[in-house]
Amino acid sequence: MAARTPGAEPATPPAATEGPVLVVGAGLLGASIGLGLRHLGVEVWLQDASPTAEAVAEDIGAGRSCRAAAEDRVPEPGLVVVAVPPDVAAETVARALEEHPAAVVLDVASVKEAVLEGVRARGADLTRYVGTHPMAGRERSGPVAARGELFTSMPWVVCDSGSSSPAALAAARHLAVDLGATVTFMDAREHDATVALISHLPQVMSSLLASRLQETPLHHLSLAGQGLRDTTRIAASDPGLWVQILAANAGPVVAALHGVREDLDRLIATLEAPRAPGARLDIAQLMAEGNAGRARIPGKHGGAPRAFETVTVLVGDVPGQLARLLAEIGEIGVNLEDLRLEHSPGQPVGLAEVSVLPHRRKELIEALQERGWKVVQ
Ligand SMILES: NC(=O)C1=CN([C@@H]2O[C@H](COP(=O)(O)OP(=O)(O)OC[C@H]3O[C@@H](n4cnc5c(N)ncnc54)[C@H](O)[C@@H]3O)[C@@H](O)[C@H]2O)C=CC1
Ligand SMILES: O=C(O)C(=O)Cc1ccc(O)cc1
Repeated sequence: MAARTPGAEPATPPAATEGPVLVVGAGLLGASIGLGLRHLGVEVWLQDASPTAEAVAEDIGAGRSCRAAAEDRVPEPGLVVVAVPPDVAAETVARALEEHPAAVVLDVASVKEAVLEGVRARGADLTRYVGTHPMAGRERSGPVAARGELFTSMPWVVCDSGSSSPAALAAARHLAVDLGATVTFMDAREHDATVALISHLPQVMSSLLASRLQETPLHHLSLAGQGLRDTTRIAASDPGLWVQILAANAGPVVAALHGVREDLDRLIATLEAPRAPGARLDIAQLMAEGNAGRARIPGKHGGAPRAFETVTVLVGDVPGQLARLLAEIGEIGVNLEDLRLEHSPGQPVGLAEVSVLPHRRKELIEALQERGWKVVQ
């Protein structure tokens, strides 16, 4: 049974993770893990280099601040989760392994080989260490942005140190599953090569694209549609974190960037002579290659790619309208697979684009129209 804080809500359902859990680094990731575990009734303690982050994380309910409880005796944790920035992750893991000789120590840093090598270089006990990486995050940092549901249905990579004990690996798996994530086992090298392409390259491309907008007059930017917003969302990410991630995974990221450079060179050469024989075919080919890559991205919950169809509904800019639309879709009994909002500032209406299984689309349109919604065909 998980140890529970007296007076906590009954666990729903019981967690496999046993408390007390010590979370070191009470920012976005650490406080989100704390919130998720507290929701399951697990006892969580928080430690952060920043007294403010630690206090805010406690205030939002992510656990108890070790600083504030200095008078009490902070209990010895069975599990330590290190959620600090990548460049201090190895030293923090090594210190936790030393300070808590009976605890399993996990980290959640976005890069895995550099952390593992740093822990190894410090001569720490690798049997009790497991590197992990929840593939879930936000473009904002700090405990204020934390969400207990951040990991629900998201992948969580678990990397055996090469010497991790079965008990340590089980603790990593239990934490991820308790927080609603789906576990994938991978070694650190394969992890880093994978995230270079599926996480680090998107970040770089988004930042490079958004940086092109710096000199653009505002009245030009006001014409931007959802495409620009979609492709630049993660350009709002924390530069401090990304300097560390990119520097720690430079080799695999450079390999991915060389691939992009080849395609860019090819596109530039083609567009410099757009009427040359074969030029249009080459442009179409590049676009088709993009279509093929995108179609390979798995659908919700990591399942096989699945084609959804969209229904676009006009939503008045009145409080409660969107909530009413979602509630009515629920009443109609059609499962909402995805939701996207397009809203132009100053406009009295927005567009809600809901994704549904193709065979339910017609039924949903008819039911919404019957209820008075304007569906954009
Ligand atoms: N931001 C994201 O979307 C994701 C981040 N990660 C990883 O999670 C880790 C934490 O990232 P975030 O929570 O986003 O950052 P954050 O900036 O929100 O939180 C990091 C916290 O660690 C604290 N800290 C820094 N050095 C410390 C030390 N030596 N000892 C104790 N506390 C220390 C900071 O004061 C801060 O509160 C990073 O390693 C990152 O790579 C993993 C998945 C997603
Ligand atoms: O916001 C998104 O889409 C992300 O991909 C966030 C993210 C950032 C860093 C990670 O190591 C993992 C996930």
